[in-house]
Amino acid sequence: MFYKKYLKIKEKNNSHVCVGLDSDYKKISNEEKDLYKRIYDFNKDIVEKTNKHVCCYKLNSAFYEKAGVEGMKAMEDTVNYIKENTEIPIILDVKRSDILNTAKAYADYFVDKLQADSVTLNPLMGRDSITPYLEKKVHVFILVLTSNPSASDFIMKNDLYIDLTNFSQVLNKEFENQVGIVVGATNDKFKEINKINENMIYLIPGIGAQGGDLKKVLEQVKDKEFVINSSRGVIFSEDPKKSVIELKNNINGGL
Ligand SMILES: O=C(O)c1cc(=O)[nH]c(=O)n1[C@@H]1O[C@H](COP(=O)(O)O)[C@@H](O)[C@H]1O
Repeated sequence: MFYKKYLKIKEKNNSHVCVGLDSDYKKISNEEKDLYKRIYDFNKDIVEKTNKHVCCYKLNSAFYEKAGVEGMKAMEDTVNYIKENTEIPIILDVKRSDILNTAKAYADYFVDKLQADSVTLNPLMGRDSITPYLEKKVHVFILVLTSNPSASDFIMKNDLYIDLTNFSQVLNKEFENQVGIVVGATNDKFKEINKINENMIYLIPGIGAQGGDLKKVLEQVKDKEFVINSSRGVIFSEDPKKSVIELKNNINGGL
């Protein structure tokens, strides 16, 4: 479902932008004391301002979990709000895989209850930590090459990112286009990954605050399907709508 929704809204909004609703309540400047309302109203405002210019929203659960029960409720209601008021697909950025039985429990929540269109997953535990999601017919984004400096500890060593791309590609064939891959904007390995990646969509975080070079990334991915995520650079900017339009135009201008 994610992929179809993405293709449709990408055309309609002419956009490759994924806005990251990393809504850290400590950075939200409204004076609302009720944490739930503070986060939910902030998100609603961002969605109202940006929904004509994005192709997906990504909610990183860390920023909701840190606010406890009220944060989780704000995450659930934000998902519902986006679903009820827009056609924009939602990625839940949870990076959670586990032994089969536990992965099933996570999938019960993120897919059955929250109705995510896609979920980010860490592939370290292998196939049976991912398939409970795929069997529920949900799309997943598998971490292949992360944007953080410490990606050099494992992922960049012994070309692990190549193995992870192959692993994802095999799953994508088996589960008919339910798999995408996360590759950070801060690396220069897209060309190598492109050789293996037949038709998986890229989720590309790491521009803006993390220093990824948009122009360089675009040169390497323009022949693939891709979404570029920006979180802090949009939601905590002075004018989120202006920031999204600027990013959308910069991307489209670089293609
Ligand atoms: O899976 C992700 O989305 C992700 C993978 C990665 O390698 N690097 C990365 O930054 N992310 C997420 O993308 C978002 C980036 O946020 P900003 O740096 O504020 O744009 C955060 O939610 C990160 O957790």
